[in-house]
Amino acid sequence: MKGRVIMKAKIVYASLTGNDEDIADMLEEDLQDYGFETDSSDVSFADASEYEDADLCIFITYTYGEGTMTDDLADFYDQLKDIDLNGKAFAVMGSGDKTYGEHFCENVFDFEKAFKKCGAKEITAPVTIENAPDDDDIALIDQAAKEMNEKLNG
Ligand SMILES: Cc1cc2nc3c(=O)[nH]c(=O)nc-3n(C[C@H](O)[C@H](O)[C@H](O)COP(=O)(O)O)c2cc1C
Repeated sequence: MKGRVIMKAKIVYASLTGNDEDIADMLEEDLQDYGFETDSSDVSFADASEYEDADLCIFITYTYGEGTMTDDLADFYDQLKDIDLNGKAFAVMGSGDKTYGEHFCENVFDFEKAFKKCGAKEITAPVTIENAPDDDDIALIDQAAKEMNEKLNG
């Protein structure tokens, strides 16, 4: 069998009540099934420079307080400003609550913009989920992983 390059996916997630951690776990499992080498960290213990070793950079986040970033998110957001992710793929996902109207999943979109500024190329559309992922949301996560696989390993 020809040696295939193993793609590395780095997942960073921000989760206080577990919804985004669940999303991160599901996506990580999917990517492992597709042969990615994965590494997943809670944002409080991660440094944005860890994306420099990855082919695929993933950020999964809550949104609290009408889009105002928690300290953990703001620190990571600032770190991203100093990182060059040219040549890498990125994807963002997250859980929010539609009762927050225009602020629904606002931090997901904040980070989408931040990754673009780092030079990374968006590989899948943002997946936004209402609170805990249900079966339809799980299908969206699976579909995103499938697209990531097709684009990077296909
Ligand atoms: C005080 C408070 C403020 C919130 N503000 C927002 C918000 O501005 N936008 C949003 O989409 N969701 C908001 N949410 C909903 C959470 O983002 C949502 O419950 C999410 O699933 C939490 O993710 P986690 O379980 O990973 O912490 C808020 C929830 C709480 C308790």
